[in-house]
Amino acid sequence: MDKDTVLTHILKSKGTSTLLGGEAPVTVINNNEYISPLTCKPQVTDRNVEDNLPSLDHAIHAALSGEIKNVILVGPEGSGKTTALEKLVVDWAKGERLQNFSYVFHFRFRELSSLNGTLSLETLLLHHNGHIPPESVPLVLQKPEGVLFVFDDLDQCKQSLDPSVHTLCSDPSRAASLPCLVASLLHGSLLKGAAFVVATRSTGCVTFLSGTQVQVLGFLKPQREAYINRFFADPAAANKALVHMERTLGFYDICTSPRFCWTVCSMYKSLMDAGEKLPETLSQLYVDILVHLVQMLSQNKTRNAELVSSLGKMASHCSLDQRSSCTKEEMHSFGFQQFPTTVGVFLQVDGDQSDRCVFSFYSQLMQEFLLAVSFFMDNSMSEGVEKMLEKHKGHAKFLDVFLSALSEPSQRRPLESLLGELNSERIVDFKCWFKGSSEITLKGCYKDKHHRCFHMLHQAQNESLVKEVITPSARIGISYGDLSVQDCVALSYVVTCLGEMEQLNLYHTRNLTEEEAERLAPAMSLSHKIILSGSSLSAGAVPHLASALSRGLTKELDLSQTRLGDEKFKILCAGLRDCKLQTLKLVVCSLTEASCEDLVSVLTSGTSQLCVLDMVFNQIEDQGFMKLCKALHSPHCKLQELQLQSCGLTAASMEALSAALCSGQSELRKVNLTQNEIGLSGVEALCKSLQHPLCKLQSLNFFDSELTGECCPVLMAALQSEHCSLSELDLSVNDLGQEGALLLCQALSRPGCRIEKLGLKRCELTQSVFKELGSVLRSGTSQLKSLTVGINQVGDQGVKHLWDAIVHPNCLLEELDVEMTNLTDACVGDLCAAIRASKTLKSLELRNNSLTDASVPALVQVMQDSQNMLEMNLKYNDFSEEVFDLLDECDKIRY
Ligand SMILES: Nc1ncnc2c1ncn2[C@@H]1O[C@H](COP(=O)(O)OP(=O)(O)OP(=O)(O)O)[C@@H](O)[C@H]1O
Repeated sequence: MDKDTVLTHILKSKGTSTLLGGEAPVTVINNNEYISPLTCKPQVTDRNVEDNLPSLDHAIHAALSGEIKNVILVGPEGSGKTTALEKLVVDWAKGERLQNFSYVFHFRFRELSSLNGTLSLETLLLHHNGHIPPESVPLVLQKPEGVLFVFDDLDQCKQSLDPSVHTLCSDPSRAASLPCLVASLLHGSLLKGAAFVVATRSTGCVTFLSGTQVQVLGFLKPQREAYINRFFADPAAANKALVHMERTLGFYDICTSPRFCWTVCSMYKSLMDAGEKLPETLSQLYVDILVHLVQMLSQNKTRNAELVSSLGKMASHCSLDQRSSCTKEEMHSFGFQQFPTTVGVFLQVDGDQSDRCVFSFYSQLMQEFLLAVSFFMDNSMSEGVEKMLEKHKGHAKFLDVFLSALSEPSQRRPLESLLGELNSERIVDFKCWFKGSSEITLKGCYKDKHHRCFHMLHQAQNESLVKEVITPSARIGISYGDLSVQDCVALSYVVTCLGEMEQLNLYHTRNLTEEEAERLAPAMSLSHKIILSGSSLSAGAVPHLASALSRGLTKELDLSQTRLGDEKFKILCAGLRDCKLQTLKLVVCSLTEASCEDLVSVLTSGTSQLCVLDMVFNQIEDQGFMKLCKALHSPHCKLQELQLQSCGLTAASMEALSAALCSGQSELRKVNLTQNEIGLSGVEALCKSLQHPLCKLQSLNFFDSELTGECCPVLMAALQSEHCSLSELDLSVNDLGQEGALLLCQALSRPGCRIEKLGLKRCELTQSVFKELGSVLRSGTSQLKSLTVGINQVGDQGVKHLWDAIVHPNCLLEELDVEMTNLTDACVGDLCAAIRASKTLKSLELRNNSLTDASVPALVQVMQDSQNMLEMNLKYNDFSEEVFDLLDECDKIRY
């Protein structure tokens, strides 16, 4: 085979370039404009993993060097399959690649499909490839390992290539139908050992083929940049086009298509040359394209309208029948008159000029756009918008957003000047439907439906429409985790129009990428609360979150369970210094001492508004916490609440906290030290500060902090101090024992003691302690409103002291937790009497006790009668199913 003949043949063939079809592949190659598209790594499906994706050419060559030399290229329309195959053949013919093949035969099904009847392999090679002299055919047949077949557009083959539907042939001189011939080649009954590269749009027609499947991904941003730089000779124009395309379109999958890139660049160039504005949305781009194409034909309005209406009919037919092409006969039925001059501008025409040529849309998007335009041109009012959308559901992804754009006068105006006015009744019908259905959608909680509505608003580009559609009843911002970049863009548009949003809940976003965060930043800065708990943030996303916060309105940020780590937190802190954030939740963020330095600089910045900091389950340890305490000495630090559960703290850092509390600068009101090994010396240090006149601490939580009865005298002294402002104290899950607890009770009875909320759950308390607590409640000086004394095994007799106290008019108790205190039915009389007598009690926690069915009627009755009681929890008692109906009668009871 003479490679030069092949090369000359390919490079001489002109090929036509059209706005929608793209620049002819041969021109791309001739002009050195070829940019290798990307392919997915076999196991990679996540579009976020863009680094180091292999080039398509490399993947094809690697596969052809393997054991089984069958390569199946699969990619959507315009993704660059044909161009890549043509480049492959050119490279071979130039002697640059694949030199292990002596013969390369390249066929396109678009061209072959008009072949009717039968033919042999020999005829196919000689007459339909044409680059091989007859005397070489035997050589080809003798050495199949040296032969490569390239079959393009497999999806255009009318008949299946499934071997089971053909009688495969093995004789190269025997005539068979084209599909049978190709199936015989692909399945190795003919010319066994030859290599193949086949290309197709969908995987449907290659399921039965074995070989290496290569997915054509097309162009990502770096390839688009290279493409645009080559397209525009002027670097400034290239940069303008690139920035504009990435901002307004880069988030659509269609941008990976080289054909789409060509269309966009050509359109931009034409608009820039004419000094016109570039389109802001996908719909505006298609309006510009349609205007451009219609103007090219220089027809009058009536002819233009007829043409677009015929194209609309064809679009509807292709969408409903799931067909990619139409025959000439069908085209006549849509009202087309001229072939192919007019239609060639819009459609791909394959086959010869005889009646056998077929017509198809270059792109699904254009098909959908024409469908939308023609819907608004139709005066018959035969069907409403809802019905029409229902009919095309699943086949037309952008139809509703195009309709939404075209329903806006400013968006459709350029088209109307060429086609005449669109049907106003249809537009009103659409608007009515859109508003009504959006109202229902936005009251619901299906995030996909919310986003659909936002996309439609985004395309309409009408701020007052956004405000009209998003009424106060809309539940926007709910569970929006795992948004696509497109969704982020539409949401940001909508929120920007609204000016603010109560809450942006992105809970459980699996990987917030840099691009998503960048697109979401406007919505973030306008949200009062951002929830990112359970999410994973890429390193590139954090600076965008930081800058959104620093400009924004956000008062609360929840980053719990994100395992952010010190490095990313450092970046975030840049945005925390000057923002409106008041609450920052960092539960389980894998932060260490290293982050405390950054936090100090935020807290002391003078501009930080942070008053609640939740550091639960981060191992900042004493060293980190001591650093944090330095911030509390600063007059700029506004911190009022510190949650420090399980932060690896010990007594060693409590001195530092105590010093800060006494400094007179600290605004701290609430400190939670749950599950840290505070011990006696830690309590001593803190109790010192509680007695200091400048200490403002009101709530202290020592839950499970390794305290023993030895701490109680120290605590007693603090509580008895006139300066102590503590109103909440939790000592639960510490072995205080009877003696220690009795000392505490003494302190609680002191007139002036401000404790309102006390936690003594699982503190080894005895009946005597309950008796003492009862007298505290009756004392008339105690302010106790909430008492948690569950998981102390005192039984009915012990808790009776509390029931009796509640009956007393001095008792102010509102909440009592006696979970798992061994209560039985015997207590129910006193319990009910207490509820009936109390004017304050609201909530009773009775979980995990031994109450039985016998108690239920009285408990239900007393809860129904009580005005004060709001809640009684009876879970995990000994009830049978028989009383469930009765319990259901009172909705204040949980069981
Ligand atoms: N690698 C490339 N470099 C530059 N331009 C390209 C490249 N690949 C494709 N193009 C442009 O995109 C257009 C469409 O590409 P091509 O025809 O190869 O896609 P395809 O995947 O074969 O599409 P279809 O499935 O619709 O046949 C080409 O005409 C060309 O203008």
